[in-house]
Amino acid sequence: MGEPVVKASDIPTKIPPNKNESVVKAQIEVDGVNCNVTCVSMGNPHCVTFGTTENQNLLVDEINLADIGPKFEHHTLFPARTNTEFVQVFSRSHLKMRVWERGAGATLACGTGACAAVVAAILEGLSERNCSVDLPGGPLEIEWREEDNHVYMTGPASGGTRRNIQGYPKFFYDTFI
Ligand SMILES: N[C@@H](CCC[C@H](N)C(=O)O)C(=O)O
Repeated sequence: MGEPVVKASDIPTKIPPNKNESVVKAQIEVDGVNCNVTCVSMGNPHCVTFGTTENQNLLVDEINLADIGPKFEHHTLFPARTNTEFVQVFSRSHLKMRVWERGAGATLACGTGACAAVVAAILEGLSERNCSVDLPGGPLEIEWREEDNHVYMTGPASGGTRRNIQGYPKFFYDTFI
């Protein structure tokens, strides 16, 4: 997945940097709730939250993604909008995540999101550099390697929904879609 970008202005986010030039466990208000967030770009912007000031440990199954997701995505602190990962910590090597993707909504999996979640967990001191991430679509193994600063993702690939695209000939559809 390459190297994560943590410089706030490059992500981009307008949240004031609180650790060198990056945003790590910063407090922002979303829909009247004070959320702790860490921001990471994996080539696309991600806002990762592990909890609020009142409840430091999210129970991700209890989150109403369709309600809160758009409020993060369109928050004025994210000038290019943002993907948002809601993450529950089971241990220093095991996370569970649900994602609200910019422009797509709740999805079953997001590779860059899982990578951003692990980078954020490491920056917050919550996990080791090798970590399993459970997503609704299945688990991913993520490593943020110290030697080259790259993030590596390992996991299964499987087909999703097949949709017929009107106007494309059958050969094109069978071959490329
Ligand atoms: N919604 C993302 C782009 C999609 C990321 C992709 N699904 C992944 O698996 O990483 C964005 O707006 O950047």
